[in-house]
Amino acid sequence: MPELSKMRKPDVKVVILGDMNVGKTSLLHRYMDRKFKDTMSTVGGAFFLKQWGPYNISIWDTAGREQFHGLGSMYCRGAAAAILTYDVTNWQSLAELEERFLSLTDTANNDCIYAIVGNKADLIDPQAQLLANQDGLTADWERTGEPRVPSACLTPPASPISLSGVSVNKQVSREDAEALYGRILRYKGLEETNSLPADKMCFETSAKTGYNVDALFETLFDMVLPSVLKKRTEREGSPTVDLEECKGTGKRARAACC
Ligand SMILES: Nc1nc2c(ncn2[C@@H]2O[C@H](COP(=O)(O)OP(=O)(O)OP(=O)(O)O)[C@@H](O)[C@H]2O)c(=O)[nH]1
Ligand SMILES: [Mg+2]
Repeated sequence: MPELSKMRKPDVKVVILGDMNVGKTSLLHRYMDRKFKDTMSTVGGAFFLKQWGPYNISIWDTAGREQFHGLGSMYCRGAAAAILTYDVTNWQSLAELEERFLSLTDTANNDCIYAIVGNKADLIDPQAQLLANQDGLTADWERTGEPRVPSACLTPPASPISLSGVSVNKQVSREDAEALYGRILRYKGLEETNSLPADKMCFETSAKTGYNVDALFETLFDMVLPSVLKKRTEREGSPTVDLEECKGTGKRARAACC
């Protein structure tokens, strides 16, 4: 854990939300620690600190369990980006984003950006399975030999594909995720034509293999820079900040977690 006395105040806040077990904490471990680790279901929340060029970004991990729902709005307060995470093999986890988690983002910044992230892509996409099994750690479905099967599925799942000897139906299509993104924009009262496009804001990732994980976080960090600069300008009263200063200079920093 870094020395708290030496930590600078974060310039911007990113929050990760979604149902329990979708892999929020695993995504953060994969990005910050470059590892897929065993996790415990998150209690309350935890934050990681990421240095991105000259800026500090706090990334808040939240608990998906219903009992911690009341804390969600607090974790979203002042967020510049919200990562709404579902499990690609679990249709209900996508539905929960709209039913349970979207309203928590009412406390986020007015210009907050939203990413919809389908995690566990290694279970349905051969490309995302590349690199699997390298850390010698196993995911929940591997321990039991059974993938999680959702109770509800509105769109017919694609044909089963076999990965590592386990047949898994893809339960959530990219189109479902992009349609949700459109509904989020409408909920926020935003025009699609003036907003970031769905195909840029919907990701499929695998915390297990690392597939698309860096792309997710680093795309978002670049997108929140205007928000960082606005905050800095407001705080310091200096209108001249060089946007180029921080482009592509993101260095991997150790995670801070509490
Ligand atoms: N196959 C596979 N399993 C994953 C992936 N990400 C997470 N898991 C597994 O899913 C389970 C839940 O992961 P967590 O990261 O703890 O989930 P969470 O969303 O943080 O859950 P809560 O803290 O309870 O809200 C663990 O058993 C992980 O090993 C992934 O990309 N692929
Ligand atoms: Mg967690």
